[in-house]
Amino acid sequence: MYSNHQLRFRDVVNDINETLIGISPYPRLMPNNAGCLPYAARHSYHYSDGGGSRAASSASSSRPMHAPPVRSTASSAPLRSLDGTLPSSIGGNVKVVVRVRAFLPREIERGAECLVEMDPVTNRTTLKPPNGYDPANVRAHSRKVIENKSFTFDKSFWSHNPADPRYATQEDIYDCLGEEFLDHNFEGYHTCIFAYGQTGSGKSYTMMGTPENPGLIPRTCEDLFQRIAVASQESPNVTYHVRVSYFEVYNEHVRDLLVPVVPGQPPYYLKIRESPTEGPYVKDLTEVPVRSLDEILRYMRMGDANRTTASTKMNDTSSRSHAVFTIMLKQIHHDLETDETTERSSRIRLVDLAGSERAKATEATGQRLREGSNINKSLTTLGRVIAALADPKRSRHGHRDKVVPYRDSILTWLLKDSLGGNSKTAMIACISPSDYEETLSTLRYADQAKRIRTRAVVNQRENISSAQRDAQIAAMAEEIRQLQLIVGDSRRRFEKDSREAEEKLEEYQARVRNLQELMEERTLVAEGKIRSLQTENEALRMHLRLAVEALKNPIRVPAGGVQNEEQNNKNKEAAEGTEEVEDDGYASGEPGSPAGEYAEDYEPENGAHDMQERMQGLLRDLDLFRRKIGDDKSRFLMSQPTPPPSSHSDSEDACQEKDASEDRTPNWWEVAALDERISELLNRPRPWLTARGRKNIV
Ligand SMILES: Nc1ncnc2c1ncn2[C@@H]1O[C@H](COP(=O)(O)OP(=O)(O)OP(=O)(O)O)[C@@H](O)[C@H]1O
Repeated sequence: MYSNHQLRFRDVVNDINETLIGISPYPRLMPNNAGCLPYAARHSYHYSDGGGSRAASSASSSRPMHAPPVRSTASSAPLRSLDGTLPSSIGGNVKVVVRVRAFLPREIERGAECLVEMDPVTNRTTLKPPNGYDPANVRAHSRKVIENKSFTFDKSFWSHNPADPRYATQEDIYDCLGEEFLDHNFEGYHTCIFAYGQTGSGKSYTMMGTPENPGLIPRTCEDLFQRIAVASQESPNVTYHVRVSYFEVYNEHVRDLLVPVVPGQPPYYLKIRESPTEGPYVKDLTEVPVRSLDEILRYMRMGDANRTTASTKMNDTSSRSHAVFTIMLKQIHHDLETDETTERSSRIRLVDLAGSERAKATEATGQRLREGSNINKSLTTLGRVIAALADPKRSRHGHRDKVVPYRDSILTWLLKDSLGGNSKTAMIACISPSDYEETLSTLRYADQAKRIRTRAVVNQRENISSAQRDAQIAAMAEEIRQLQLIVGDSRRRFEKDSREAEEKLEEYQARVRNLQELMEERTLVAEGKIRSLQTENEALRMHLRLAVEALKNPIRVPAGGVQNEEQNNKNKEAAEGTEEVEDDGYASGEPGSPAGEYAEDYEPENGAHDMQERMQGLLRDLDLFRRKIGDDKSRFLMSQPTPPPSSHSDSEDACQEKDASEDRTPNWWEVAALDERISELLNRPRPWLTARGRKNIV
């Protein structure tokens, strides 16, 4: 009788498993599927850093960029404000670090002297007056500068001499700054790190780096996806969604770096708009969703290749624009018990500014001169914005934003939020070792920036139930319908006044984008639910497997206990074994034999009763599981389009489509099919149940 029960249970569980695997939009998330290997395991390229002999560098400095372990656990924490432990707002100063680079070949050729000293303990940076004659320091000579100038920053990075034990590598910069800022992003704060300095001082090297020595941006991307991989395994209820954009500000115009440049076509410039909630933003900027490190690095390289650079006398690959690489991170926690979601969004802005330059030093003419003057103009405005924000009188007089000239340049307008608003911000001041005037100017700039205070808040939306989310979508859909009518109407009525119609159209488009985002979020929540159900199902399957093993070997299981798998296998071997085993009397249950000892305690009636109870419990679990899926089905039914015709060939097509695109949400009819399948399985005749048991389940 027991073997009958076992078979039926195994059938039920197998059927549910197969159905679940069939509808899963992410088969790689199913148990035992190797598709979700951590990135570190899939990437194998290594790099070296610095110029070789860094005697006293930390042991970790030889770690390749794609090597585990994940450095911080911040991402694996649940969305902590769920239990009310996160502060909603933190005011803090802009973090300022300074980095001095090594001599370039042309500086060595002219016998330049290093004018910078750094104390890594006190983080004090000192600029000494030039001694010998260097054509780069004519002005300092004529001013007869004799005093040292000292400044203290949050960190002073000595990257001048690779042989020096204090040498700060690319990894050191990430560990000291990038990692902390990524922690803030997982906590829900917007962040911004920008590199400032004269042309050729090492900004692009610090932010982007080289293939051998990747900089802050690729390292942030790598750490982000490593953390997501670990956190997704730790807590399947949290779903992560990453988007990326990349643009440059060139000659006071915004250009999308993720849109390929068409040779022979004039460049396409984007407009800036300001929203009351989000602040200034670039209209129609490409924002691509990314799911892996490879993908994000591909977009980063693509944007880099599109960036405007040119050779000048000061730098062979001088950036002629300010580049802004932005990563949007959304974390959605879905609580299966309450069916509520919590969303946390953060923006990671990484800015490589163009360098300030003196026309005389760069010897620029024509287009390069025009670029240089635009670069200097926007950097001067940035300086005025920093000065205004750092001015202690500003907050005392109560007009915080009025006197800040954000709008005087495109760059400062777009960075408004990062400089004086909702963001945790850091500035990396890059300095050349031998240029007195420019280095002094950068250090003064940086010194002022450290007095700026921002007001970062955790960007989180709490407790949105599925019903609320559906209601929001329905309300927005209705609003869009109304807007469509209004836009159509205004088109007719104000045909001549195209400006007004365009604004309405823009508003309508913004709403459509909003709706699309909500839809995407719904997809993410569905993904999270499926993952949780899979985890539940896996536990259930394990439970059943143990029960079945126990049934197979009742003699070895006194009082309904369950043996471990290894022992069960041994029992199985013994049970299937040769007659020699029976001849020993071990299986005969004779008094005095080991089996006989167990057989004396074992009551078949009790065993049957226990097993029946357990089976009833499992069936109740299955019933609960079926009802959960039923709830989801009804929600899908409300919001999904009509199902495809049910002819055989159509469903085959649908299957092929499903195989072709694994990254999608199940359709409602697939969920309905699953529901029916489970009902059918649950309603199968269960002759082994007593009348009382059947009543309990029903
Ligand atoms: N820490 C460093 N170690 C080794 N080389 C460096 C370092 N910093 C900069 N360099 C080298 O200095 C040169 C100029 O650096 P980079 O292009 O990053 O300057 P930049 O500040 O971005 O200049 P621009 O404003 O003109 O774009 C490059 O050849 C770069 O490889």
